[in-house]
Amino acid sequence: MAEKRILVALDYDNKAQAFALINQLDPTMCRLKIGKEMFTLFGPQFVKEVQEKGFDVFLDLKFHDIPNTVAKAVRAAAELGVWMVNVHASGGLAMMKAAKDILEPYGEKAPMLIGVTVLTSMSDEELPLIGINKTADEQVQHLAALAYQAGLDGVVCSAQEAESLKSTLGDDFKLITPGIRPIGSAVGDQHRIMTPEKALKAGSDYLVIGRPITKAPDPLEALTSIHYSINPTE
Ligand SMILES: O=c1ccn([C@@H]2O[C@H](COP(=O)(O)O)[C@@H](O)[C@H]2O)c(=O)[nH]1
Repeated sequence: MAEKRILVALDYDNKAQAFALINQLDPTMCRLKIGKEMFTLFGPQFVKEVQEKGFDVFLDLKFHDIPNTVAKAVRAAAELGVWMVNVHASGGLAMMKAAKDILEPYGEKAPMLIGVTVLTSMSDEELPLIGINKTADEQVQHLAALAYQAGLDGVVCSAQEAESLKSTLGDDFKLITPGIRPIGSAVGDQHRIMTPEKALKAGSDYLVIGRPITKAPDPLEALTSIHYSINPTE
């Protein structure tokens, strides 16, 4: 079985709906992402329940605070046994280093620590409104280099920046890309998008996919079809 590249974003407001999907999924085909909505509603207990079903969990809480606070939140995520956790790279070098350092005692069992660069919902036009006079691509390159310097395992970016990031930061630095839209799916609030096949070719390591799966008439069919489109030989 090939590496599990698909991270399904569980953005539901109730557990029953989430488990209706989870119970149909095979943990050898995908990993699951728990974000702010479900974590705020159902807390660490929900993370444990998902892990008990055999799934690796990406805890997508995008911590952004002073170094001491973020580091302790990252440690709490490690105690939960999640596979991946993230912090905002714009929180700065000291914050990211503190998050990295606190994971040292966990050794091989530490979650992957990922920096969020520029949200995939943001376009070049929106950045000046928050005081950033760069293109999204330039800002992603800047924040990814900072995350790399802090010793993080990779970044969240859009697949549109993947090719250049792989060439500057190398293959081992993981690229986690939301904003994945199979042909024909609704774009919604995302701006920097790409299809699953093109994203992998561009250098994405993991594809975060929510609504194209969870809002599909048949979510399992939607996931399976994306899976085989990127793993044609299975
Ligand atoms: O830059 C980012 C960072 C995180 N996300 C999250 O990914 C999923 C995407 O869901 P879709 O329904 O496929 O748009 C969602 O949970 C976001 O919170 C992101 O989109 N962009």
